[in-house]
Amino acid sequence: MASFDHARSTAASSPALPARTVPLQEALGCVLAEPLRAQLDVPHVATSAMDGWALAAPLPVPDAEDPCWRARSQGAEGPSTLLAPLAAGEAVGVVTGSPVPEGTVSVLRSEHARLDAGRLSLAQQTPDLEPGRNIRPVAAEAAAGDLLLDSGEELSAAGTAAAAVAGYDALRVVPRPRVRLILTGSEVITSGLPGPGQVRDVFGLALPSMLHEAGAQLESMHRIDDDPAELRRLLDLEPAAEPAPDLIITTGGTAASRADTLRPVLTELEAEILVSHVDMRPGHPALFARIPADQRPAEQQPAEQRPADQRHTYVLGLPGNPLAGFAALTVLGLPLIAALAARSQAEPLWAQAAAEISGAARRGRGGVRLVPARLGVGDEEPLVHPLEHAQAHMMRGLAQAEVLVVVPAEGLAVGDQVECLKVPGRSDRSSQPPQGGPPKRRS
Ligand SMILES: Nc1nc2c(c(=O)[nH]1)N[C@H]1C(S)=C(S)[C@@H](COP(=O)(O)OP(=O)(O)OC[C@H]3O[C@@H](n4cnc5c(N)ncnc54)[C@H](O)[C@@H]3O)O[C@H]1N2
Ligand code: MOO
Repeated sequence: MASFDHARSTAASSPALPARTVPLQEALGCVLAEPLRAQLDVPHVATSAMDGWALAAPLPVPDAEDPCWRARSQGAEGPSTLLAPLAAGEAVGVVTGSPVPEGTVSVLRSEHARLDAGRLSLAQQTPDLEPGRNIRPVAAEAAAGDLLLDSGEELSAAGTAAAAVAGYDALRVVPRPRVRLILTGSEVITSGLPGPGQVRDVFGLALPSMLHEAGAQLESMHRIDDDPAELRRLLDLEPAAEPAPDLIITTGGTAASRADTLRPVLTELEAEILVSHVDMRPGHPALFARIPADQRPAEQQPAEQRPADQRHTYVLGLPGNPLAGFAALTVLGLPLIAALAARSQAEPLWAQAAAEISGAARRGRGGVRLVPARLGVGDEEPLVHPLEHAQAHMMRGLAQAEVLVVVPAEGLAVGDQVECLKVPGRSDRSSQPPQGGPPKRRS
């Protein structure tokens, strides 16, 4: 039996996956393995910042108070139109994003211009004659080679968009760990009202989005009976026709009954057990192991394989009891995925107990209790309000919870400071109404 802290730190200290070059759309949420530098000047040509007129120097007219230009009859149809150079005293219509023609001094926005029989003049006083006005200069955002994001940074959605602007089609990143999900249980059904001997599945709906949020990529999901042969077929990675998953997550079958198949199959496969049972409730039968990802000789393995010392597939066994399974995912799965993906580990969240919460010692046991709770506003730290319906086989408390409180064996008194783990798959926005209710609308 591993202590809670040891189990967590074992998962969190797993080595990161080797870097790979992946298409831009797959790089979202990944950690950059090399600096992101602009591959060209951004913008790479000078463009107009307004719909209006690219102006050369105005025509010489006797009355200097009233400059005017010869308007070219054909202007830009859109930002893809390339315009011929401007002659002296000429103006040509442009749109926002148009490359400005050679000879442009500034761009006059359309609402400040007056066009009369091919003659363009000013409709009002305007700053738009100042040289360079309303022109986006070359390299204003970045010169070719400029550092946009450094190695080690996590690529946000906006980050992938910036990489596209900077000319990339693919990026070198620490990839998302590929996860094979195996849901066991002959009693598990996926729709309708369960009869006796049946339960509705809790994991197949929730785990994919939790895993994606945590930084993993779901490779495949399988539902199997409590059948050791089926489980073995999905866990046995040899011979690997395709790249082995980085992580296999199973649900159910972690205990020791006749129907529980995970441990015997892992023993058959000579898996290395890293954590077997964790001193926490719920979730104590959780299991963490690794098996060689590819046992073929190195020369027979696909070219893009990992170095010999990292050829492992990790196995995370989540207990079948619903709250126990999600608790084990939170405690072991999220730190493991962050470590494999080279993401930073979640910052610990501290809060104060708003109520007394009993610990495992009350029942004559050691270890921590994980209690679903909601967060409220406190003087200095958030307050945690424990929820009911929080036994290992239940979902009701977790459905309302923002966090799992890590309750030490001796329990918590009101005001005690305690670590909380964010419930995966929940946004940070609290759904509690602001104090005093929603703001009143002025009539
Ligand atoms: N004699 C003992 N019995 C049990 C022990 C023990 O130490 N000795 N530990 C208990 C604890 S604690 C837990 S947690 C569970 C672990 O169970 P398993 O991981 O082996 O899971 P199963 O037996 O397959 O299922 C347990 C429970 O969960 C339900 N389940 C399974 N999959 C799903 C699913 N996809 N959706 C909804 N519910 C699911 C299943 O029907 C069972 O009710 O073992 C205790 N027993
Ligand atoms: O560990 Mo079990 O998870 O208490 O139900």
